[in-house]
Amino acid sequence: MTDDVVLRAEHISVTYEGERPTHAVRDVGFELRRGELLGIAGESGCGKSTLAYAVARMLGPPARLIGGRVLYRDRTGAETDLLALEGDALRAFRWSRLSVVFQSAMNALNPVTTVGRQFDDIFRAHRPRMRRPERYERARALLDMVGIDPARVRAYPHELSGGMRQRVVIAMALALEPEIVIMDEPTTALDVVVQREILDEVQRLRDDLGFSVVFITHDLSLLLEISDRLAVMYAGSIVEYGPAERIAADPAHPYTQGLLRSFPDLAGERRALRGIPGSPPDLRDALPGCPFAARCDHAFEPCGTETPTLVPLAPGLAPGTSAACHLHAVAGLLPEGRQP
Ligand SMILES: Nc1ncnc2c1ncn2[C@@H]1O[C@H](COP(=O)(O)OP(=O)(O)OP(=O)(O)O)[C@@H](O)[C@H]1O
Repeated sequence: MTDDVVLRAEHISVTYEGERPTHAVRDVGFELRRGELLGIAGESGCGKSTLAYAVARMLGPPARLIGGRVLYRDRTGAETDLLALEGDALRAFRWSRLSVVFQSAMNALNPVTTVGRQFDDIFRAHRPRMRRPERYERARALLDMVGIDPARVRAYPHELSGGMRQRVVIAMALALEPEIVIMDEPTTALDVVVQREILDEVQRLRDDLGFSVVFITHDLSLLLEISDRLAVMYAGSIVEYGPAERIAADPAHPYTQGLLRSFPDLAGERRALRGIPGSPPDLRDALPGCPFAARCDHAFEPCGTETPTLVPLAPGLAPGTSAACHLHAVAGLLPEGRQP
């Protein structure tokens, strides 16, 4: 793992058990660098949340982690395998080093206790030496940091708007200054203006505090705007991975190309929205070949039978980008500078 990587997931596979098991995440790997925002995009049901929960060690039955490793690297270079952590060590890791903000987190605040009390619970559990006045001051400072009047420390969740509650949840996730924050559709339930305000806040906090973010949403245009790098998932696998700017300008995988055509232009240019015809495959089935082949305009002979692996694109085409597509496997064999 290079110096700037804080988290590295390798070969993660997750299955939801049942009469016909769902293979929701299929041999996925990614790296998260210090201070970066890594976006994970893909249609509903492609395995984004399952991947995030696997990395955060938050899966429960019927989900089963079939295999893989998740390595965390601290500032001294020491590595920890998250999948080997248990009990107190795992709980401590989850708040202090890595925290998670869910889509519905704002509804998970305890309705019968004040916001301040809920911060207090975090500090009492994880910072037992902190005294009461210090805990109180820290809760006020955290509220202030996410743009909420510190006096609201005495408020009950129902006295706050949805946007404010989501800000409280983000402040809680940052309470112990984690190095990694996983955000799963953190603003989807909010109206667009509030969404924008909160995203700006997250960007600012990341710049100030230096944490890394894994940001999950089906909203690709949003991700292209806020991500440093992007992983595009399809049917449980990452099909394209690289710098967000590069993917926006020159998507390599036909699925990414289709997704981009499904959204309005970022610059606001109006153009016809064209979705991708067909629907994703059933993840309960074995998927021989490329899982996108049936919907792909470019499918050719190997796509129906050989599963493409995520490989770096040919040198000179797109530095730092990988794609799982036979078109590019062919391109990789071409002399430098030649397009497929
Ligand atoms: N508790 C569960 N039991 C069985 N199957 C599940 C369960 N949760 C999710 N799945 C299945 O796992 C697959 C991946 O779901 P997941 O929620 O990870 O996708 P997602 O990309 O995050 O979608 P969304 O944006 O809708 O949350 C889907 O086929 C889904 O139906």
